[in-house]
Amino acid sequence: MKVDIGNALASEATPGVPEGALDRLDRRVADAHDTIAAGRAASTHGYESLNLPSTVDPEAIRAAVAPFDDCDTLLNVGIGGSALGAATLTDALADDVEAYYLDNVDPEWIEDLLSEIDLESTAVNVVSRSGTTAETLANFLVVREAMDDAGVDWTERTWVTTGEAGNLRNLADQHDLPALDVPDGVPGRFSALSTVGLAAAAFADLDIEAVLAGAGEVADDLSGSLYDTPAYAYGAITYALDVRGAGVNAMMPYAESLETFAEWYAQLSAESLGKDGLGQTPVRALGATDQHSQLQLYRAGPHDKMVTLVRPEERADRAIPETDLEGLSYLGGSTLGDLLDAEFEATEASLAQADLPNVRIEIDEVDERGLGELLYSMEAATILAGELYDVDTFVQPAVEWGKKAARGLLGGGEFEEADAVDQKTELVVE
Ligand SMILES: O=P(O)(O)OC[C@H]1O[C@](O)(CO)[C@@H](O)[C@@H]1O
Repeated sequence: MKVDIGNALASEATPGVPEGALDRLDRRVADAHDTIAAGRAASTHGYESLNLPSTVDPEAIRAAVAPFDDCDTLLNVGIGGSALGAATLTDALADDVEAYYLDNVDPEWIEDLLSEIDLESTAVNVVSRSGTTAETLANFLVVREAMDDAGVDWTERTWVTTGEAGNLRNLADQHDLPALDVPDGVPGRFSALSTVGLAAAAFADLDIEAVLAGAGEVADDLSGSLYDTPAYAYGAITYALDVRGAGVNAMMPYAESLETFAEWYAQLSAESLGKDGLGQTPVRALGATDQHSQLQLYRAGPHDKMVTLVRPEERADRAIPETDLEGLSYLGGSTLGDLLDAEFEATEASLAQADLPNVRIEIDEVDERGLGELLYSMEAATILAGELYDVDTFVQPAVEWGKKAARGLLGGGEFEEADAVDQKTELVVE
């Protein structure tokens, strides 16, 4: 993977980072790297995430999913980091299985899905570190009932991925279900390269060893300088741009297969860095599609943002047939990949010409090794940024208020947060 931060320099962009400031920031990167390295060595909570390439046991993951070899459909019942890492991998690379991610509790969506799939050939992975996430447990209960109604023995179709104790661990013990351990010290948003993300990938026959190898190469190359470590260059430049006013980061991969990656990155960044009034707002975008949607704002709107352009250097391609369509004959004889690459470079130049800071990330190709490299690099970048912001990267206390309010509204206990719901100021227009 390589990162080009040239279009984020003060000579090119507003806001931009002066080269002298980047050199001074590199000294802070060196200190942050020492902290990260010490955290990894001590397997400290959160930093342990960066040890996954060498601590994960791919064989244990394959053994857990082996009993479901006769299934061609996966229902991954989990939310947030218990869904997005796995979805990034299977949405990008799965060919001969259908993997669905039940990471919402929209009844119409769930009903439609359960009525469409063949539960006889469906495996269920229930994923929750805590075992208490309402959406996940509610969806599991609905899926289990649907299997019962279909005459399918759910205990023959289900494995769980969970923490040491809790509802899912008890369920696995009670029904002798295959159970994978969510690794200690790895917050959900950092768990893509663990059992949490790799079990679904293994079910989909992806080469999880190659994913880990790509991640491991980045792990081995983490150094004390942003000029030697693409992941740190990205973490440092996003921080430096944010503190100079680029409070939004549009993650814009130019590959349909990386659309879910942008969603995964949004949780990773927002839940890790959104603390103490700090943190960049991640926007999920997609090239070339959003050139016809959000690019107008990126180029001509307020300079309160940066754009991250991601692409594989190699991709399968398809020729565009010759045409005499008015004004479009130039497309004939070219390829869709040529067009996509031209639009990537044109968008990058368009933003640079408008002095809008942008960063280019390129991976060799969207395969297991490339995704392992990209996922690990973004995790390392986020952890570095957390050191530079001086926030507690690995907790997410702000999400708990809403959980308590919702639970109180459903009669799950007495929570003052639920009382606050009734105090809403209304100005209804109908
Ligand atoms: O794996 P669990 O415990 O169900 O949590 C799911 C997600 O919910 C959060 O805890 C936020 O509520 C995320 O950090 C996490 O990825």
